Amino acid sequence: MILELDHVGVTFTSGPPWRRSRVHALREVSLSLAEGEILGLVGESGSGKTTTSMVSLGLRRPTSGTVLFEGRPFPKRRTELAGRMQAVLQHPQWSLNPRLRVGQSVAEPLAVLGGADKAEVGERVLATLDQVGLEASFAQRYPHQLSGGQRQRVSIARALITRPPFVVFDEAVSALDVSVQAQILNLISDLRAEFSFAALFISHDIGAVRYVADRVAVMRHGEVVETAPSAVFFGTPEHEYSRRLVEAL
Ligand SMILES: Nc1ncnc2c1ncn2[C@@H]1O[C@H](COP(=O)(O)OP(=O)(O)OP(=O)(O)O)[C@@H](O)[C@H]1O
Repeated sequence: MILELDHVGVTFTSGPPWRRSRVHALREVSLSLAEGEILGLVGESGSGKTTTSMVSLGLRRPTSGTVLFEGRPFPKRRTELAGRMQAVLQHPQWSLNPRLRVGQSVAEPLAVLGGADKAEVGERVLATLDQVGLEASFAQRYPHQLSGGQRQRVSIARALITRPPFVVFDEAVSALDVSVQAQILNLISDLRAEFSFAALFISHDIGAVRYVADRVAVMRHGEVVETAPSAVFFGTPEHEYSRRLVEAL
């Protein structure tokens, strides 16, 4: 297993001690992700999808339960994970520095990893841009010179340049026009076939999840209410809430 969440709970506490409020963002969430598998995570706003992704990336420590990445707890030093997990977010501008040329942004994760000389890095950048359908000249451009779809292709190139075994796509197509969404979903499917990374594909759009995921997990109020292979889920969802989601599709 690439990732295992076992009875994970996350509680946020806010306010002063005399008026403490607690939000149980996750309750007893158990999920596992096999090598090369795409798990679609669906659920309405506030159901706990992003918190699940943060916990899965080791960016938030659970209040209870355990998380194993590649069979081990997260290392104390994050640098040990460099290049092994990446995230593609809803708005590419969240991961792309507007002052850096595309080529520099895409190269960055490789630079963090170290070990490659400048020429190698340059080659890898162009090869990766090509894999996401962008020609070499894009390396010289700035994010503001690109369309939304092109920017998301750049984010994907940046995420994949180190060949991570695990990628989180958090609402990665939600901000795009419908026709562009289809192109990016196709791209994600093709790239997974080529590089066989495992992914957590988070979306409130169950249609998008159907398109790319091997398995689906449905979240509601911080809990996973159903997990099933896509073929089973979209045929005969078990949980009442899942049935409503699928019927709405
Ligand atoms: N940093 C935080 N402090 C307090 N509460 C939080 C924090 N982050 C999330 N929450 C709460 O935890 C719950 C789950 O939020 P989360 O962002 O994981 O849901 P989500 O399914 O990703 O929703 P969305 O699609 O709107 O992003 C929500 O009730 C949210 O308000």
